[in-house]
Amino acid sequence: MNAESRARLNQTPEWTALAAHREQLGEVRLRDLFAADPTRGTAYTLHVGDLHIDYSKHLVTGETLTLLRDLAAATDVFGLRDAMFRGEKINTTEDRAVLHTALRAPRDAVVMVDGENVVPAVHAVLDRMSAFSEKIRSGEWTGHTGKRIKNIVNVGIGGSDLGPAMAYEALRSFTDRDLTIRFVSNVDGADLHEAVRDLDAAETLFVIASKTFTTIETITNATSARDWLLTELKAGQDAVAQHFVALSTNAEKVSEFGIDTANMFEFWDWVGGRYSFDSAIGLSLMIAIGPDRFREMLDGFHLVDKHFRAAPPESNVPLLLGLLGVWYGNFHDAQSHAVLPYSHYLSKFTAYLQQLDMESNGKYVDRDGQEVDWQTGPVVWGTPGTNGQHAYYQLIHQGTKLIPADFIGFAEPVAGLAPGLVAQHDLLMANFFAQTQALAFGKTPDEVRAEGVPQELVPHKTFKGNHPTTTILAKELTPSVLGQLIALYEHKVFVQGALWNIDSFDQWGVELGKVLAKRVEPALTEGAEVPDLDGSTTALVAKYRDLRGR
Ligand SMILES: O=P(O)(O)OC[C@H]1O[C@H](O)[C@H](O)[C@@H](O)[C@@H]1O
Repeated sequence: MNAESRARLNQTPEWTALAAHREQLGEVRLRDLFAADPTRGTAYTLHVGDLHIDYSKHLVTGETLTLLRDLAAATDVFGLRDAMFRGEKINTTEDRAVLHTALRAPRDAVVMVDGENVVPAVHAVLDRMSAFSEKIRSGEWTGHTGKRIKNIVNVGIGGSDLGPAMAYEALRSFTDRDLTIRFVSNVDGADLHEAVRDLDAAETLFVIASKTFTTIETITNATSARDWLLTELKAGQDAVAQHFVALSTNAEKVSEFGIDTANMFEFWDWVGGRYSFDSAIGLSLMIAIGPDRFREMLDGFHLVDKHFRAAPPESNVPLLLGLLGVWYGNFHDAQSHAVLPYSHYLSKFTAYLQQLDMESNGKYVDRDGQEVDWQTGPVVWGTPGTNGQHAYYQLIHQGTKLIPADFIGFAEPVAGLAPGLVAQHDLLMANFFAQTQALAFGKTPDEVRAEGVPQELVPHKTFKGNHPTTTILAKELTPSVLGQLIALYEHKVFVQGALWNIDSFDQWGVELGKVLAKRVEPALTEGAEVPDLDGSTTALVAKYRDLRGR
């Protein structure tokens, strides 16, 4: 769509109507909204798959939601959604289709890209991954010396690390405890060092995950891993085949590196890096949880895909979550969004979402290359909630910033806990419910005074409340539920990018730093000429060389 055919977002009547509505609502109080509508706690809920979504504690009325949906209609969010599912090249700056949804399509589905149905190829790779995973899990695949593989080290970064690393943590209770699974991403040599120092090379498989197979951090770590392996095994290049597999779109680079393409699991350029962990990039996870559970996870993704595609606007959960983010970011000047899981197993979930959301929607120009004059993606942050309560929740409760937050919790503890630990689950969840209650309704000065608090402390002990939250509750954290959760956030991010008219599927903003690192690196070596850097960087490089005695 070009600039002429689409009005500037903030000049549309729908945007103006929302701005006027925001003025008119003023400082709407959640206490008042609940008092006015006793059914709000059940009426403002939606379901998708196993997920129960409560959005009653948001600073919205029925009219707000209608106006937000009008904005989504005016910006044709669903039109772009349909184009994505049809395989159109909606990633315009890279001229690519965006089809992570095809990765979890059932075997008999048809998804066309450039005149070809891609679903058979997706399932062919899944079948190869399954067969390979089973060989590792059963011990049929052995290392160069004939020993069974017991350790898997995934080497990748960004989308080739965060997804599988997060999902491995999330589904730890479903993993095969006999296998050690580690993730190496940082080019800091300490990462690989710590990952392999207690491993027997003869029992170790390296999974080199890189869509492009050119990412400097990954190729450097993979090269060091190969050196470590060959040194430890006192073996030659022929040992590589049993100890290295590649996950990539780039067969040429894989074979240049020395990995037999027979040991490569393929995916395609219509899978974005941050949308890739249900592709071959999930191999380490599949080895850990087994192919059946991996497929259950894909079915969970697919369930939410179908919902996003078919549910009407009033009950479409990704649409709702996307629009709530727009409401706060664009009409309340909220800068950030907290995601606070009440599950130890989701400890890496927010880090994963940071790439998904911030790399997708951290854009300052629209699809036509024009600078936007509205806010785009929020700063996404958070850690498991209970730990956060004793650290940064103070600022959410009593600070000066508006921080909308998602609370994610589960009715059941994971299987396998000792009875005493199972009993702790209610305490965890009591905190989960209490926090959103405290955030929404706070504590008035009168309530504080009624407790006999001296007047000078009353302001300190007052909670203004009115901090908006979404509660996402499910029975338990299963592979399917994890897939559902991730697809929900993927599509939420999609909704926002579509509405803001930005390309959520490129990431040009990561390139400049890579180019400059290449230029700076030679200057760090002893005796090297310092190239033409800016004043600050030249001084810092000189200081670095001085500290290192170069
Ligand atoms: O999978 P790779 O090609 O190695 O890319 C790894 C990551 O690096 C890039 O710089 C991008 O910012 C990410 O989107 C990507 O996931």
